Amino acid sequence: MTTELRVLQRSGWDEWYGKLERAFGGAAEAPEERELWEQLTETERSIGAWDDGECVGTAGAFSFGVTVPGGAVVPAAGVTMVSVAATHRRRGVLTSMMRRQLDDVRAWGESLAVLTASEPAIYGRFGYGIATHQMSLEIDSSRVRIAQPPGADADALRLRFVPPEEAVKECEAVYRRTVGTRPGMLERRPGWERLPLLDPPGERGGGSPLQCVVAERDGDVAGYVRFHNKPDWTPAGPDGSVVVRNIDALDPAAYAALWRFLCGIDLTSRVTAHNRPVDDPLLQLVSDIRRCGVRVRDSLHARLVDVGAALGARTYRAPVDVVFEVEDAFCPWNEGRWRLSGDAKGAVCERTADAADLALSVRELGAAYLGGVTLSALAGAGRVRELRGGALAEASLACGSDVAPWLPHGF
Ligand SMILES: CC(=O)SCCNC(=O)CCNC(=O)[C@H](O)C(C)(C)COP(=O)(O)OP(=O)(O)OC[C@H]1O[C@@H](n2cnc3c(N)ncnc32)[C@H](O)[C@@H]1OP(=O)(O)O
Repeated sequence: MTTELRVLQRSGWDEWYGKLERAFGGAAEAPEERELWEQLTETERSIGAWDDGECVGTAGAFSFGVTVPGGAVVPAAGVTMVSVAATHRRRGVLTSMMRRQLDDVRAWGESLAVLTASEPAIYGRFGYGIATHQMSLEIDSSRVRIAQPPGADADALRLRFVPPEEAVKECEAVYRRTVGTRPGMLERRPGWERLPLLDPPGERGGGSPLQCVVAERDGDVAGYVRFHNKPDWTPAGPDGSVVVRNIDALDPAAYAALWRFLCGIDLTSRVTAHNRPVDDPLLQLVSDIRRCGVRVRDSLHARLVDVGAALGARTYRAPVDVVFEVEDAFCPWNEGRWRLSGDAKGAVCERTADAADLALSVRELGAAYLGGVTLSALAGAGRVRELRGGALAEASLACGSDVAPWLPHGF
């Protein structure tokens, strides 16, 4: 079978997206959701695979800015909308699209590609490593208490319901201020502020329309939460749930106040949140972590498209000077030895003929890139080999991040 890869034309979006929807089960999305994705699709960065006039494969790449350790926002391709028709699966169509896409990303001058995978087993073969994790919580709010941070003046905060669309500017301002504080966060380009407001009735799972509460101090928004309230009644009484969509705050007092609010909503006894950082300060505020139903799963997968540029774009929390021997069969321009020298102020990563200190594949570099997975942990699984004594501890310490990297929303 031969398929032809072509750049997507705006006029072909509907058909292309329809094929993607079919590969994901065939249920049509709500019109407002479809309309937003159409607006956000960068057609010139999207491709279709065509077999004799029929679109049988789709893949896109958003223009993202991703926060890296040190706080810089690095241009990255946000790989998305990947699908292959069930009639054409396992014949190499995805592989051909990944080949083309990584060549394109390189040509666009972006050193990093990121994605969230429908299934985590798919993308390792193309050099992606799991770089961030997300925590989900199911809090028994009838038993768990949320502490007030010492010294916090709860009376200085005013919590207020606001229609989500009315508060979007203030909430985005809070989001923007948090972007640089945590690796993995995405700078939201114009249009993307609509994503967290999407609220198709079919996706509320029986819950209320989206609700928004802001926490204000001296009239300024210091935090917000968007959530659904899902009532339930049992013979023993009310047993509703609160489903958190987003929560963000600029200081511990506002953050704790918002969680206290969520856990105290009348007629509910559960608060669930599907996507929180694994080091969420909430874990330090709860009275009983065992009743918080904590689970962790993979989130952002990262691929260094240009090893030298990507490793040189972040900083390192301790001085480091190591030579990596990098294996990268899918993007052979990365293969070979790279010397990384840097510290908390900056770094350079250049080709070298010096002896290697650590041997690993580009997939491990992707996993460690945002500082959430240590090189030592990867070495423990045999995925990083130490060739010079001490190099592993040095590089592992330097590459880590004090704040767990986290992707705040899917794409
Ligand atoms: C970033 C995103 O958008 S994630 C969304 C991905 N899309 C989906 O999950 C939609 C439903 N699934 C699909 O559309 C397709 O099955 C795809 C895109 C996952 C795979 O497309 P295919 O054209 O079948 O993949 P292709 O034939 O190129 O397979 C390449 C290799 O990956 C493997 N592979 C493909 N899909 C999977 C999978 N889901 N799990 C594990 N391995 C997989 C193949 O076995 C093959 O391995 P090999 O090289 O050892 O033989």
